[in-house]
Amino acid sequence: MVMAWGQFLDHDLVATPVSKGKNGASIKCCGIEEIRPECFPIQIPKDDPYFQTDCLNFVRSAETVQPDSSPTKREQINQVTSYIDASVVYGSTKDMMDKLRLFVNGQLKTSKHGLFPPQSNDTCRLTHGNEFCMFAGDFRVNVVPNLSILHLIFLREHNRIAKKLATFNPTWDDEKTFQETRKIIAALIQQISYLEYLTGVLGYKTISNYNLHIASTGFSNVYDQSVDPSIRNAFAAAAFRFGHAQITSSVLYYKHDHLVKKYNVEETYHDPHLVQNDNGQHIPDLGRWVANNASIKADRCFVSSVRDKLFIDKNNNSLDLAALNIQRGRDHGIPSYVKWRSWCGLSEVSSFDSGDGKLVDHDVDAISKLKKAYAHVDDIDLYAGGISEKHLQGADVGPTFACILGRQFQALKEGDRFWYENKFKKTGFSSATN
Ligand code: HEM
Ligand SMILES: [Ca+2]
Repeated sequence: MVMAWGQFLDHDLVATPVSKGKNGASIKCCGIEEIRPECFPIQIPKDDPYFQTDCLNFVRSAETVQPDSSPTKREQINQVTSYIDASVVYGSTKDMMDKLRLFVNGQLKTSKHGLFPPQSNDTCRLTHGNEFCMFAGDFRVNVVPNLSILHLIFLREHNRIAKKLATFNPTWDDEKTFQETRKIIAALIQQISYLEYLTGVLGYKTISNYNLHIASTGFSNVYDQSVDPSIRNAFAAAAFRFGHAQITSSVLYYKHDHLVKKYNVEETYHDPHLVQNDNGQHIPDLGRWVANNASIKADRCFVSSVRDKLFIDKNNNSLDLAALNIQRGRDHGIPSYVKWRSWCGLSEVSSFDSGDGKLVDHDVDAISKLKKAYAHVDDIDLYAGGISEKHLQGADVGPTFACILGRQFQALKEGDRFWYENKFKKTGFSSATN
């Protein structure tokens, strides 16, 4: 569940678009004669244990356009709301939200068997007749079954709560019922994220260092209008991708008769089949798996399903997620691991394994691997240095990622006027609901 929640939460916070070709076409960066400026392909070494080609496709993130077209440093775009506001459920624009709403009794649209509404069939990978690409508040809903299931739980939870509210409040119109339900759903996602997810990921010490506590009852006016709640580049391009190392290699149906059916993650990419199979009858089986599945340790090892076979196609073309993460950091110009340590107030690093400035948060094995990959400690990419740190006590990350994550989640809480614990008459909850 920890991995699944991390991905769901990540999609509420950030979506960085990549550059596109003519009419929005995807850009190919391998096997082309002239390298395009949007391309930054990864060279694969000859002795790679899996890939037999020499080029891994990589398209640079789209850059912002300055209003006066003046040359400036390249910046990237976030196309969703950075606030934890359930944009995964409702979209990030009114236009999108209107497409998802039924406009009756505060309900969201569903399709037969309580499934998602459909969207254009070229937005996912259909392998079985009568199935359709699913439509939700975030366009990545079809990527993997654990993510689709969390989307579906909140879609159904919205409709369940809206139905109850409409019954208790017969004078409310569709708009009032919808908005009140939406407020509850966003609050649930905020509360689960801080109370259950972050406490496990960051450990109690970091929770307390960055004021990420959640009180079990009552209000807490944490809002500070001087805090910028937007997503930091190093958070999205590196630190919050620690969850990629928690991905397991299988997707399971845990049936109520205790039988287990197993699929490889790579069979499920972008394919809605496991959700829609037998008219959605196996949704509880997937839910039981997501709820019970222990994520694996977020260390420097990644399962082959994402390291070798990410988004594998019929021609066996695939990607390597760990390599994409490192390259994305370089694409965005993220400063190196040692620079982030000093930003976090951690001990300075000037050598791999000797003297006062040695790597103190890595074990011997990780140090020897970093030494092999980098000529100097100053060259260590943030992702590589951060993911291979020893974890803080009771946490799933080491001190550098804990600091970047801690500061970001503090800004997301303190910079949010709609944070659910705030006691603001117009936007907050009443004492009875808090
Ligand atoms: C099976 C599960 C997952 C798959 C297949 C997956 C796949 C991907 C892919 C392909 C990217 C874009 C890589 C690039 O080109 O830069 C990405 C980005 C990202 N992922 Fe995951 N991911 C998964 C789970 C997670 C989890 C568990 C977390 C966090 C706990 C996470 C956090 C992120 C973040 C923060 C980004 C950057 C988003 C952006 O800036 O648009 N992902 N993921
Ligand atoms: Ca959001």
